[in-house]
Formats: sequence, C-alpha cells, structure tokens
Amino acid sequence: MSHAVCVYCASNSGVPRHYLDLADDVGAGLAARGWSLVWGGASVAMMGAVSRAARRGGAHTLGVIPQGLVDLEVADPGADELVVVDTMRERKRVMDERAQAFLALPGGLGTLEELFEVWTAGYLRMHAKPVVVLDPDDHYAGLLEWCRSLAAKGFVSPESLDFLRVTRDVEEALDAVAPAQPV
Ligand SMILES: CC(C)=CCNc1ncnc2c1ncn2[C@@H]1O[C@H](COP(=O)(O)O)[C@@H](O)[C@H]1O
Repeated sequence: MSHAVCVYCASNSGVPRHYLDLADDVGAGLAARGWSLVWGGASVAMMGAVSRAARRGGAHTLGVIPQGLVDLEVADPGADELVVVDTMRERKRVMDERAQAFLALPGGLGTLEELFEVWTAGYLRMHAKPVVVLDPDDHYAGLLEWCRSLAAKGFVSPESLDFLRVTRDVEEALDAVAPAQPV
C-alpha cells in the first residue's frame, strides 16, 4: 500500500471558495506523489474537494465515516474504500491507524479536535508520524499565537510546540508529510 496521508479539513460548505481550491490542490498533490488519502469520508465542502481531486489524479481514497453521517447522506459514494464506524472516536482511531502522516487544512471545530488529538499523541511519543498544518492565509494564526503564549507561561514545552509543523504552501506541506528518507 502506498504512503497514506490523513487530511483533516472543513465540512462546512459555506467557507470561501479559495479553501475548496486549496483542498483540491492538496488532493491533486497527494495523487501526483503517488500517495493515498485517508479522510473523513464525506462528499461535502473541502472534504469532498480533497477526495475528488485525489481520485482524479489516480490516488486511492479511504473514507472513515460514522453511520449517523451515512444516514444523513454525506458519505462519498466515490470513495475507493469506505469504513463505516459507530462513533466519532472510532472514526479517529481508524483514520490514525490507516495513515502514516497527518495534514490539517483550514477547518472548524471538528478539524481542531482531530488536529489536537494527533498533535498531543505525537508530543507524548505515542506515535512518530508527522503532524502538519497547511495554513496559507493565517487561518490558524490566532490559535498558534495563543499556543505559543502557553509555552511562555510554562503550560506547554517548546518541544511540544515544535512537534507541530506549520506550512504555508501545498508543496511545503506535502514535503513535510513525505515518508522519512531511509538513512
Ligand atoms: C449533516 C451534514 C452536512 C454533516 C456534515 N458534517 C460532517 N461530515 C463529515 N465529517 C465531519 C462533519 N463535521 C465534522 N466532521 C469531522 O470533523 C472534521 C471537519 O469538521 P469541521 O468542519 O472542521 O468542524 C472533518 O475532518 C471530519 O472528520
């Protein structure tokens, strides 16, 4: 199986158009590198854009989605593989297991929850997979500034902050989630 990157991103269709284009670029970029996509299995908004673009480029797409969202008909019928789970927690577990790297694009609360979970597990050394944010237009600037203030106050270690890699363009983000080079 090829290198699999888990992408977290917005499920809300009301986001500005350029974020859908960003998700499209990420899906195309993953495919161009011969990697596969693990995502939340929805056909809506940025989530739909990243998976459609990945498939258009020939990438395998694995969606992981709770039954409740399947019932609401947001599951992507085009997914190469769709794992239907009972709960959001189960969804995150399967997404974690099936990916070798994590990439968060601009998103809302769901994206934040997913990002913080893999970031925390990473700095606790429960996994050694890259955790990367792609933030071309400072969507996350306020949050990251606040996280830095937590380090200044002693709540967060500098190493924990450094575990998260923040990037500004698609190629830089893809480089950051690439498989580790053999030494
Ligand atoms: C009824 C309807 C349109 C539901 C659509 N809503 C959703 N569909 C699929 N995944 C979601 C949804 N809401 C949150 N998520 C999960 O949380 C992330 C996005 O949440 P958000 O939009 O950032 O907060 C996704 O990566 C996904 O794993």
